[in-house]
Amino acid sequence: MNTDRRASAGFRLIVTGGGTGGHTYPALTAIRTLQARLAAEGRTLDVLWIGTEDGLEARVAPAEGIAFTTVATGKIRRSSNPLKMVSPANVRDMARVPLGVAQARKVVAGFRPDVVLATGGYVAVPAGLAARMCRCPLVLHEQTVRLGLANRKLAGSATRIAVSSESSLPLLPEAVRGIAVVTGNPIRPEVLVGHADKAIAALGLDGFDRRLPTVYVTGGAQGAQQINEVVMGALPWLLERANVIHQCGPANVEGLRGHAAALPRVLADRYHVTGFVGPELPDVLALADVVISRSGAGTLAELTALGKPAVFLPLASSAGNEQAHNARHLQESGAAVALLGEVTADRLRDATGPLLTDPARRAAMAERARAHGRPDAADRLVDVLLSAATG
Ligand SMILES: CC(=O)N[C@H]1[C@@H](OP(=O)(O)OP(=O)(O)OC[C@H]2O[C@@H](n3ccc(=O)[nH]c3=O)[C@H](O)[C@@H]2O)O[C@H](CO)[C@@H](O)[C@@H]1O
Repeated sequence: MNTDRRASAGFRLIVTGGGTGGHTYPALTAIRTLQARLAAEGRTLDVLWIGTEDGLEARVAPAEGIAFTTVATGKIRRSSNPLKMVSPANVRDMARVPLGVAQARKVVAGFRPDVVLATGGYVAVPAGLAARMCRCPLVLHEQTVRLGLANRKLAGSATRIAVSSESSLPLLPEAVRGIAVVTGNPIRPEVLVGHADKAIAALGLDGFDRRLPTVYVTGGAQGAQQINEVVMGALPWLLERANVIHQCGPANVEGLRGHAAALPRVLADRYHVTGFVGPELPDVLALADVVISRSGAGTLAELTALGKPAVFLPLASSAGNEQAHNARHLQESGAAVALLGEVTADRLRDATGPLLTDPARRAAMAERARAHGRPDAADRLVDVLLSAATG
Protein backbone atom coordinates (compact mmCIF):
# COMPACT_ATOMS: atom_id res chain seq x y z
CA MET A 1 0.00 0.00 0.00
CA ASN A 2 1.30 3.40 -0.95
CA THR A 3 1.45 5.85 1.94
CA ASP A 4 3.67 8.47 0.24
CA ARG A 5 1.52 11.44 -0.79
CA ARG A 6 3.96 12.74 -3.41
CA ALA A 7 3.90 9.46 -5.31
CA SER A 8 0.13 9.21 -5.47
CA ALA A 9 -2.79 11.25 -6.73
CA GLY A 10 -5.21 9.00 -4.84
CA PHE A 11 -7.75 10.04 -2.25
CA ARG A 12 -6.20 9.68 1.20
CA LEU A 13 -8.28 8.40 4.10
CA ILE A 14 -7.43 7.63 7.69
CA VAL A 15 -9.93 5.46 9.50
CA THR A 16 -9.88 5.08 13.24
CA GLY A 17 -12.12 3.06 15.50
CA GLY A 18 -12.71 -0.46 16.60
CA GLY A 19 -12.64 -2.73 19.61
CA THR A 20 -15.94 -4.46 18.83
CA GLY A 21 -17.62 -5.49 15.57
CA GLY A 22 -20.07 -2.64 16.03
CA HIS A 23 -17.32 -0.05 15.50
CA THR A 24 -15.19 -2.08 13.08
CA TYR A 25 -17.59 -3.26 10.34
CA PRO A 26 -19.13 0.16 9.51
CA ALA A 27 -15.58 1.50 9.01
CA LEU A 28 -14.66 -1.43 6.79
CA THR A 29 -17.81 -1.00 4.72
CA ALA A 30 -17.19 2.73 4.32
CA ILE A 31 -13.66 2.01 3.04
CA ARG A 32 -14.86 -0.53 0.49
CA THR A 33 -17.71 1.70 -0.71
CA LEU A 34 -15.42 4.72 -1.07
CA GLN A 35 -12.89 2.58 -2.94
CA ALA A 36 -15.57 1.45 -5.40
CA ARG A 37 -16.90 5.00 -5.87
CA LEU A 38 -13.40 6.34 -6.58
CA ALA A 39 -12.53 3.43 -8.88
CA ALA A 40 -15.61 4.20 -10.97
CA GLU A 41 -14.09 7.68 -11.48
CA GLY A 42 -10.65 6.24 -12.30
CA ARG A 43 -9.25 7.32 -8.92
CA THR A 44 -7.52 5.31 -6.22
CA LEU A 45 -7.83 5.20 -2.45
CA ASP A 46 -4.87 5.21 -0.05
CA VAL A 47 -6.11 4.20 3.34
CA LEU A 48 -4.55 3.75 6.75
CA TRP A 49 -6.42 2.36 9.77
CA ILE A 50 -5.39 3.46 13.26
CA GLY A 51 -6.62 0.83 15.71
CA THR A 52 -5.71 -1.17 18.79
CA GLU A 53 -3.61 -4.32 18.92
CA ASP A 54 -6.26 -6.37 20.70
CA GLY A 55 -9.42 -5.11 18.95
CA LEU A 56 -11.28 -6.92 16.17
CA GLU A 57 -9.89 -4.33 13.71
CA ALA A 58 -6.35 -5.69 14.20
CA ARG A 59 -7.54 -8.93 12.54
CA VAL A 60 -10.04 -7.47 10.08
CA ALA A 61 -7.99 -4.62 8.53
CA PRO A 62 -4.84 -6.62 7.61
CA ALA A 63 -7.00 -9.50 6.33
CA GLU A 64 -8.62 -6.97 3.96
CA GLY A 65 -5.23 -5.67 2.79
CA ILE A 66 -5.68 -2.37 4.62
CA ALA A 67 -2.54 -0.71 6.06
CA PHE A 68 -2.87 -0.82 9.83
CA THR A 69 -1.07 0.90 12.68
CA THR A 70 -1.64 1.22 16.41
CA VAL A 71 -1.22 4.00 18.97
CA ALA A 72 -1.31 3.96 22.77
CA THR A 73 -4.88 4.22 24.05
CA GLY A 74 -6.66 4.81 27.31
CA LYS A 75 -9.45 2.32 27.66
CA ILE A 76 -12.25 3.49 29.97
CA ARG A 77 -13.81 0.61 31.90
CA ARG A 78 -17.42 1.60 32.43
CA SER A 79 -19.19 0.95 35.69
CA SER A 80 -22.63 1.84 37.04
CA ASN A 81 -20.77 2.81 40.24
CA PRO A 82 -19.01 6.18 39.64
CA LEU A 83 -16.41 5.35 42.32
CA LYS A 84 -15.34 2.27 40.37
CA MET A 85 -14.68 4.45 37.30
CA VAL A 86 -11.72 5.91 39.25
CA SER A 87 -10.07 2.49 39.37
CA PRO A 88 -6.25 2.20 39.24
CA ALA A 89 -6.57 0.61 35.79
CA ASN A 90 -8.63 3.55 34.48
CA VAL A 91 -6.25 6.11 36.02
CA ARG A 92 -3.24 4.31 34.51
CA ASP A 93 -4.88 4.06 31.10
CA MET A 94 -5.99 7.70 31.06
CA ALA A 95 -2.33 8.62 31.50
CA ARG A 96 -1.65 6.87 28.18
CA VAL A 97 -3.96 9.20 26.24
CA PRO A 98 -1.40 12.05 25.80
CA LEU A 99 1.14 9.52 24.51
CA GLY A 100 -1.45 8.17 22.07
CA VAL A 101 -2.28 11.68 20.87
CA ALA A 102 1.41 12.43 20.24
CA GLN A 103 1.83 9.14 18.33
CA ALA A 104 -1.35 9.71 16.33
CA ARG A 105 -0.34 13.27 15.50
CA LYS A 106 2.88 11.96 13.97
CA VAL A 107 0.96 9.38 11.94
CA VAL A 108 -1.64 11.89 10.70
CA ALA A 109 0.97 14.54 9.88
CA GLY A 110 3.00 11.96 7.92
CA PHE A 111 0.04 10.49 6.00
CA ARG A 112 -1.69 13.84 5.31
CA PRO A 113 -5.18 12.44 4.76
CA ASP A 114 -7.90 14.28 2.83
CA VAL A 115 -10.27 13.25 5.62
CA VAL A 116 -10.25 11.22 8.86
CA LEU A 117 -13.21 8.96 9.67
CA ALA A 118 -13.71 7.98 13.33
CA THR A 119 -16.26 5.25 14.08
CA GLY A 120 -16.00 5.07 17.87
CA GLY A 121 -14.17 2.92 20.37
CA TYR A 122 -11.51 4.36 22.66
CA VAL A 123 -8.75 4.32 20.01
CA ALA A 124 -10.69 6.94 18.05
CA VAL A 125 -10.02 9.59 20.71
CA PRO A 126 -6.26 10.14 20.19
CA ALA A 127 -6.53 9.78 16.42
CA GLY A 128 -9.50 12.16 16.22
CA LEU A 129 -7.76 14.76 18.39
CA ALA A 130 -4.66 14.41 16.19
CA ALA A 131 -6.80 15.10 13.09
CA ARG A 132 -7.97 18.34 14.65
CA MET A 133 -4.38 19.34 15.56
CA CYS A 134 -3.26 18.67 11.97
CA ARG A 135 -6.29 20.65 10.65
CA CYS A 136 -7.64 17.62 8.77
CA PRO A 137 -11.41 17.32 8.23
CA LEU A 138 -12.80 14.87 10.80
CA VAL A 139 -16.00 12.92 10.20
CA LEU A 140 -17.51 11.00 13.12
CA HIS A 141 -19.87 8.10 12.57
CA GLU A 142 -22.16 7.07 15.42
CA GLN A 143 -23.89 3.69 15.19
CA THR A 144 -26.03 3.99 18.30
CA VAL A 145 -28.85 6.36 19.15
CA ARG A 146 -26.77 8.36 21.65
CA LEU A 147 -23.18 9.45 20.99
CA GLY A 148 -20.73 6.95 22.49
CA LEU A 149 -17.97 8.03 24.86
CA ALA A 150 -15.32 8.51 22.17
CA ASN A 151 -17.62 10.46 19.86
CA ARG A 152 -18.74 12.69 22.74
CA LYS A 153 -15.09 13.57 23.37
CA LEU A 154 -14.53 14.30 19.68
CA ALA A 155 -17.80 16.06 18.80
CA GLY A 156 -16.33 19.53 19.34
CA SER A 157 -13.46 18.76 16.93
CA ALA A 158 -15.61 17.27 14.15
CA THR A 159 -16.35 18.66 10.70
CA ARG A 160 -19.47 16.47 10.30
CA ILE A 161 -21.21 13.96 12.59
CA ALA A 162 -22.95 11.14 10.73
CA VAL A 163 -25.65 9.42 12.80
CA SER A 164 -27.60 6.24 12.19
CA SER A 165 -31.13 7.43 12.84
CA GLU A 166 -33.23 10.59 13.00
CA SER A 167 -33.95 9.86 16.63
CA SER A 168 -30.31 10.76 17.43
CA LEU A 169 -30.63 14.36 16.28
CA PRO A 170 -32.48 15.82 19.28
CA LEU A 171 -30.12 13.92 21.61
CA LEU A 172 -26.97 15.58 20.23
CA PRO A 173 -25.35 18.45 22.14
CA GLU A 174 -26.99 21.61 20.74
CA ALA A 175 -23.67 23.10 19.67
CA VAL A 176 -23.03 20.31 17.14
CA ARG A 177 -26.54 19.69 15.77
CA GLY A 178 -25.81 21.89 12.79
CA ILE A 179 -23.04 19.58 11.56
CA ALA A 180 -25.05 16.36 11.99
CA VAL A 181 -26.34 14.32 9.06
CA VAL A 182 -28.39 11.09 9.09
CA THR A 183 -26.68 8.36 7.06
CA GLY A 184 -27.77 5.12 8.72
CA ASN A 185 -25.33 2.48 9.94
CA PRO A 186 -23.33 0.90 7.08
CA ILE A 187 -23.51 -2.86 6.88
CA ARG A 188 -21.22 -5.13 4.90
CA PRO A 189 -22.81 -5.48 1.44
CA GLU A 190 -22.30 -9.25 1.38
CA VAL A 191 -24.62 -9.54 4.39
CA LEU A 192 -27.50 -8.78 2.01
CA VAL A 193 -26.76 -11.54 -0.47
CA GLY A 194 -26.33 -14.75 1.53
CA HIS A 195 -27.63 -18.18 0.46
CA ALA A 196 -29.32 -20.54 2.89
CA ASP A 197 -28.02 -23.65 1.10
CA LYS A 198 -24.45 -22.45 1.38
CA ALA A 199 -24.84 -22.22 5.18
CA ILE A 200 -26.05 -25.83 5.25
CA ALA A 201 -23.01 -26.95 3.25
CA ALA A 202 -20.41 -24.73 5.00
CA LEU A 203 -21.48 -25.64 8.54
CA GLY A 204 -22.38 -29.29 7.79
CA LEU A 205 -26.03 -28.92 8.84
CA ASP A 206 -27.23 -32.11 7.16
CA GLY A 207 -29.20 -33.09 10.25
CA PHE A 208 -31.37 -29.95 10.03
CA ASP A 209 -35.04 -30.61 9.28
CA ARG A 210 -35.81 -28.14 6.48
CA ARG A 211 -39.56 -28.44 7.13
CA LEU A 212 -38.94 -26.61 10.43
CA PRO A 213 -37.94 -22.95 10.81
CA THR A 214 -34.32 -22.16 11.69
CA VAL A 215 -33.39 -19.97 14.65
CA TYR A 216 -30.05 -18.12 14.73
CA VAL A 217 -28.97 -17.33 18.29
CA THR A 218 -26.18 -14.75 18.52
CA GLY A 219 -24.55 -13.02 21.46
CA GLY A 220 -22.06 -10.83 19.55
CA ALA A 221 -18.41 -11.57 18.90
CA GLN A 222 -17.66 -12.73 22.46
CA GLY A 223 -20.99 -14.50 22.92
CA ALA A 224 -23.38 -13.62 25.74
CA GLN A 225 -23.48 -15.71 28.90
CA GLN A 226 -27.06 -14.65 29.64
CA ILE A 227 -28.33 -15.65 26.20
CA ASN A 228 -26.47 -18.95 26.39
CA GLU A 229 -28.05 -19.80 29.73
CA VAL A 230 -31.59 -18.83 28.74
CA VAL A 231 -31.36 -20.75 25.45
CA MET A 232 -30.03 -23.81 27.32
CA GLY A 233 -33.01 -23.52 29.65
CA ALA A 234 -35.37 -23.51 26.65
CA LEU A 235 -33.86 -26.66 25.08
CA PRO A 236 -35.14 -29.22 24.12
CA TRP A 237 -38.46 -27.29 23.68
CA LEU A 238 -36.82 -25.10 21.06
CA LEU A 239 -35.37 -28.04 19.13
CA GLU A 240 -38.73 -29.78 18.99
CA ARG A 241 -39.95 -26.78 16.94
CA ALA A 242 -36.89 -25.49 15.11
CA ASN A 243 -33.34 -26.02 13.94
CA VAL A 244 -30.92 -23.88 15.95
CA ILE A 245 -27.57 -22.32 15.06
CA HIS A 246 -26.14 -21.03 18.34
CA GLN A 247 -23.22 -18.57 18.16
CA CYS A 248 -22.09 -18.63 21.77
CA GLY A 249 -18.61 -17.04 21.93
CA PRO A 250 -15.33 -18.95 21.46
CA ALA A 251 -14.87 -19.58 25.20
CA ASN A 252 -18.25 -21.28 25.61
CA VAL A 253 -18.26 -23.84 22.81
CA GLU A 254 -17.01 -26.84 24.79
CA GLY A 255 -19.51 -26.36 27.63
CA LEU A 256 -22.48 -26.07 25.29
CA ARG A 257 -21.44 -29.00 23.13
CA GLY A 258 -21.21 -31.07 26.30
CA HIS A 259 -24.75 -30.06 27.19
CA ALA A 260 -25.97 -30.91 23.68
CA ALA A 261 -24.47 -34.40 23.93
CA ALA A 262 -27.22 -35.30 26.40
CA LEU A 263 -30.00 -34.48 23.90
CA PRO A 264 -31.85 -37.23 22.00
CA ARG A 265 -30.08 -37.81 18.67
CA VAL A 266 -32.84 -36.34 16.48
CA LEU A 267 -32.79 -33.08 18.47
CA ALA A 268 -28.99 -32.94 18.72
CA ASP A 269 -28.84 -33.13 14.91
CA ARG A 270 -30.87 -29.93 14.71
CA TYR A 271 -28.49 -28.05 17.04
CA HIS A 272 -25.30 -26.42 15.76
CA VAL A 273 -23.03 -24.69 18.27
CA THR A 274 -20.26 -22.35 17.10
CA GLY A 275 -18.02 -19.81 18.82
CA PHE A 276 -17.95 -17.16 16.10
CA VAL A 277 -19.62 -16.97 12.70
CA GLY A 278 -17.03 -15.76 10.19
CA PRO A 279 -17.40 -15.32 6.42
CA GLU A 280 -20.47 -17.57 6.36
CA LEU A 281 -22.47 -14.98 8.36
CA PRO A 282 -24.50 -13.78 5.31
CA ASP A 283 -25.49 -17.39 4.55
CA VAL A 284 -26.44 -18.06 8.17
CA LEU A 285 -28.63 -14.94 8.17
CA ALA A 286 -30.22 -16.05 4.90
CA LEU A 287 -31.06 -19.42 6.47
CA ALA A 288 -32.46 -17.87 9.67
CA ASP A 289 -36.23 -17.50 9.99
CA VAL A 290 -36.01 -16.03 13.49
CA VAL A 291 -33.04 -14.41 15.29
CA ILE A 292 -32.51 -14.38 19.06
CA SER A 293 -29.91 -11.73 19.80
CA ARG A 294 -28.40 -8.85 21.71
CA SER A 295 -29.56 -5.53 20.29
CA GLY A 296 -26.22 -3.91 19.41
CA ALA A 297 -26.46 -1.31 16.67
CA GLY A 298 -24.58 -3.39 14.07
CA THR A 299 -26.76 -6.44 14.47
CA LEU A 300 -29.89 -4.29 14.34
CA ALA A 301 -28.79 -2.58 11.14
CA GLU A 302 -28.22 -5.98 9.53
CA LEU A 303 -31.47 -7.56 10.71
CA THR A 304 -33.60 -4.59 9.64
CA ALA A 305 -31.91 -4.29 6.24
CA LEU A 306 -32.69 -7.98 5.71
CA GLY A 307 -36.11 -7.87 7.35
CA LYS A 308 -35.62 -10.62 9.96
CA PRO A 309 -38.08 -11.33 12.78
CA ALA A 310 -36.11 -11.02 16.02
CA VAL A 311 -36.36 -11.57 19.75
CA PHE A 312 -33.92 -9.23 21.50
CA LEU A 313 -32.29 -9.68 24.89
CA PRO A 314 -30.57 -6.29 25.27
CA LEU A 315 -27.26 -6.03 27.14
CA ALA A 316 -28.31 -4.35 30.38
CA SER A 317 -24.98 -2.60 30.98
CA SER A 318 -24.60 -1.11 27.49
CA ALA A 319 -23.67 2.57 27.52
CA GLY A 320 -26.72 4.72 28.35
CA ASN A 321 -28.78 1.52 28.22
CA GLU A 322 -28.78 1.98 24.45
CA GLN A 323 -29.39 -1.68 23.62
CA ALA A 324 -32.69 -1.62 25.55
CA HIS A 325 -33.57 1.61 23.74
CA ASN A 326 -32.75 0.03 20.34
CA ALA A 327 -34.87 -3.03 21.05
CA ARG A 328 -37.80 -1.08 22.46
CA HIS A 329 -37.78 1.22 19.45
CA LEU A 330 -38.28 -1.76 17.08
CA GLN A 331 -40.82 -3.42 19.36
CA GLU A 332 -43.00 -0.28 19.35
CA SER A 333 -43.66 -0.72 15.64
CA GLY A 334 -44.07 -4.50 15.84
CA ALA A 335 -40.70 -5.03 14.13
CA ALA A 336 -39.25 -7.21 16.94
CA VAL A 337 -39.91 -8.55 20.41
CA ALA A 338 -37.88 -6.94 23.21
CA LEU A 339 -37.29 -8.95 26.38
CA LEU A 340 -36.32 -6.29 28.91
CA GLY A 341 -35.39 -6.90 32.53
CA GLU A 342 -34.80 -10.38 33.86
CA VAL A 343 -35.20 -12.98 31.13
CA THR A 344 -36.12 -16.56 31.95
CA ALA A 345 -36.41 -19.58 29.68
CA ASP A 346 -40.21 -19.28 30.08
CA ARG A 347 -40.20 -15.71 28.80
CA LEU A 348 -38.05 -16.74 25.85
CA ARG A 349 -40.43 -19.61 25.04
CA ASP A 350 -43.46 -17.28 25.23
CA ALA A 351 -41.81 -14.73 22.93
CA THR A 352 -40.40 -17.17 20.40
CA GLY A 353 -43.19 -19.78 20.25
CA PRO A 354 -45.72 -17.76 18.19
CA LEU A 355 -43.02 -16.84 15.67
CA LEU A 356 -42.00 -20.47 15.23
CA THR A 357 -45.51 -21.80 14.71
CA ASP A 358 -46.99 -18.98 12.59
CA PRO A 359 -45.26 -18.14 9.28
CA ALA A 360 -47.73 -15.29 8.61
CA ARG A 361 -46.73 -13.67 11.88
CA ARG A 362 -43.06 -14.00 10.94
CA ALA A 363 -43.71 -12.45 7.54
CA ALA A 364 -45.57 -9.49 9.06
CA MET A 365 -42.76 -8.82 11.54
CA ALA A 366 -40.16 -9.17 8.77
CA GLU A 367 -41.97 -6.54 6.71
CA ARG A 368 -42.11 -4.11 9.63
CA ALA A 369 -38.41 -4.72 10.42
CA ARG A 370 -37.46 -3.97 6.80
CA ALA A 371 -39.15 -0.57 7.07
CA HIS A 372 -36.39 0.38 9.58
CA GLY A 373 -33.53 -0.82 7.35
CA ARG A 374 -31.13 1.53 5.58
CA PRO A 375 -29.24 -0.57 3.05
CA ASP A 376 -27.85 2.63 1.43
CA ALA A 377 -26.11 3.85 4.61
CA ALA A 378 -22.57 3.26 3.30
CA ASP A 379 -23.25 5.35 0.20
CA ARG A 380 -24.59 8.19 2.28
CA LEU A 381 -21.56 8.07 4.59
CA VAL A 382 -19.24 8.16 1.57
CA ASP A 383 -21.08 11.29 0.33
CA VAL A 384 -20.32 12.88 3.70
CA LEU A 385 -16.63 11.88 3.55
CA LEU A 386 -16.19 13.29 0.05
CA SER A 387 -17.94 16.55 0.84
CA ALA A 388 -16.00 16.99 4.12
CA ALA A 389 -12.73 16.42 2.23
CA THR A 390 -13.45 19.16 -0.28
CA GLY A 391 -14.60 21.54 2.47
C1 LIG B 1 -20.79 -4.87 24.45
C2 LIG B 1 -20.84 -3.61 23.69
O1 LIG B 1 -20.13 -2.66 23.94
N1 LIG B 1 -21.74 -3.57 22.70
C3 LIG B 1 -21.83 -2.42 21.82
C4 LIG B 1 -21.08 -2.76 20.56
O2 LIG B 1 -21.77 -3.85 20.00
P1 LIG B 1 -21.12 -5.14 19.35
O3 LIG B 1 -20.00 -4.78 18.47
O4 LIG B 1 -20.88 -6.13 20.42
O5 LIG B 1 -22.39 -5.61 18.52
P2 LIG B 1 -23.03 -5.05 17.18
O6 LIG B 1 -24.38 -5.65 17.17
O7 LIG B 1 -22.95 -3.56 17.02
O8 LIG B 1 -22.12 -5.69 16.03
C5 LIG B 1 -21.72 -7.01 16.03
C6 LIG B 1 -21.24 -7.33 14.63
O9 LIG B 1 -20.49 -8.54 14.67
C7 LIG B 1 -21.05 -9.45 13.73
N2 LIG B 1 -20.84 -10.82 14.21
C8 LIG B 1 -21.26 -11.19 15.46
C9 LIG B 1 -21.08 -12.48 15.89
C10 LIG B 1 -20.46 -13.40 15.01
O10 LIG B 1 -20.26 -14.58 15.34
N3 LIG B 1 -20.06 -12.99 13.77
C11 LIG B 1 -20.23 -11.70 13.36
O11 LIG B 1 -19.85 -11.36 12.23
C12 LIG B 1 -22.51 -9.07 13.63
O12 LIG B 1 -23.10 -9.59 12.46
C13 LIG B 1 -22.39 -7.54 13.65
O13 LIG B 1 -22.03 -7.04 12.40
O14 LIG B 1 -21.11 -1.66 19.66
C14 LIG B 1 -22.43 -1.29 19.25
C15 LIG B 1 -22.25 -0.04 18.41
O15 LIG B 1 -22.10 -0.38 17.11
C16 LIG B 1 -23.33 -0.99 20.45
O16 LIG B 1 -24.65 -0.82 19.97
C17 LIG B 1 -23.28 -2.12 21.46
O17 LIG B 1 -24.02 -1.79 22.61
